[in-house]
Amino acid sequence: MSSSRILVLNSGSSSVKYQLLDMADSSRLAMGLVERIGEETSRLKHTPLTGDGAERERTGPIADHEAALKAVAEELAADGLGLDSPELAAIGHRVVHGGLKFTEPTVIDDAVLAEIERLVPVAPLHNPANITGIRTARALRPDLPQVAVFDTAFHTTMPESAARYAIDVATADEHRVRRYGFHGTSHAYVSRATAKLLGKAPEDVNVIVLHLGNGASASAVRGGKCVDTSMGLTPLEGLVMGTRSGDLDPAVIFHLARVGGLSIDEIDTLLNKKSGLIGLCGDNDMREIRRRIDEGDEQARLAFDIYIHRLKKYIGGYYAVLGRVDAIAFTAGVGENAAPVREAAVAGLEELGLAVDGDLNGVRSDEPRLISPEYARVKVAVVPTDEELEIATQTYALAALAGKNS
Ligand SMILES: Nc1ncnc2c1ncn2[C@@H]1O[C@H](COP(=O)(O)OP(=O)(O)O)[C@@H](O)[C@H]1O
Ligand SMILES: CC(=O)OP(=O)(O)O
Ligand SMILES: [Mg+2]
Repeated sequence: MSSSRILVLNSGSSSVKYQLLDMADSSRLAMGLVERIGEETSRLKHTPLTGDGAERERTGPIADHEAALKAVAEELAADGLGLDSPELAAIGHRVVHGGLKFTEPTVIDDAVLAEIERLVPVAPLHNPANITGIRTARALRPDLPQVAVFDTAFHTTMPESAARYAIDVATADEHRVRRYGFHGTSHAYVSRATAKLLGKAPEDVNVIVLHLGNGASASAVRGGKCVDTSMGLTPLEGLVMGTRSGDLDPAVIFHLARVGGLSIDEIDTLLNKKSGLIGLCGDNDMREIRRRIDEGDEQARLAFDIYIHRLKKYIGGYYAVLGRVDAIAFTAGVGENAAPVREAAVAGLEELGLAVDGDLNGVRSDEPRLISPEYARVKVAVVPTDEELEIATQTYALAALAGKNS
């Protein structure tokens, strides 16, 4: 394989994030985002990173993921980086749900695609978009290896005691109801980067990773392997998120159906899209919530407090699961940028050896860094995640192998 370029596609329910990387030196050639797919106000933002090309924007309706990918292909072609380029070695796809079968990145053939389709009922917001991304990319470049990198893969090391729900075993097994966990590419990347920051090998380090984006999840990583994570059968369980409720008493669902008269689909939409921060205060962007708090807005304050309370419960819980914790790592949009979230999440945990230094916490940087004071027994770190680089790295390795074997 002489070519070394990898296109990474991260298709979300209403968005596509993409990056073109050259794995010869892990440099980025272009990146972008298509948002609000299926709405009248779709937007494509394309950033060429070679030469002096400026950022470009397209607005107006983009009907579906297929149209979105075709628009992305056009933007790349306009920079001389089109999908028809012989330099392109492979396309890497983030696939959210890989069930139990996929524990490693996988070259996509018809059987793999069929298995990803079979998992749609347990990732209804995510897998359909991933599938369209794969189909469209395959149609554009049928000759290239297409690689799936699964959000669930890193979590397949969870012991049964963490992965099983306490429900009837036969029913659970029949319907494959268990905890799978998500954001695994990020948890794997960040736990490794945290070990590096501490100057240790991943095998020697226990880390709690807090991936706080729009979707949010925590994981307990012992010696480089995931032993527990907060998302479950679907990405709805666990932390309070931008629009998802996270943990609740399952009887809330029966109550809303029987007493509230809501349909199952309405409850699904309520918990996935109208809950979490947006449900609590009408905003899901932590910047806006902090701004409102600074103006004395009580509703925003309560939403923030509920978010932090849940986060603290997971920090404490995973501390107990791991027994010894070397570091806590904050990552993703909120974790990397929101100093008040980091400060509040760790406040009062000095007895556990945890503390945040106010000055270090206030520093803005794109580099992995420690924000705990020298004396803290457990280090607190901010470690920017890079799911696209991780997907590209894994895709490139697998494509090279596939090339050798063909
Ligand atoms: N400067 C910032 N301060 C506080 N929060 C931020 C900042 N920048 C981004 N965020 C938060 O990060 C979120 C997006 O995180 P991201 O990891 O990109 O999410 P996703 O990949 O799930 O779309 C935004 O909704 C916002 O709440
Ligand atoms: C699995 C998941 O929640 O992904 P995202 O954060 O991209 O929505
Ligand atoms: Mg994300």
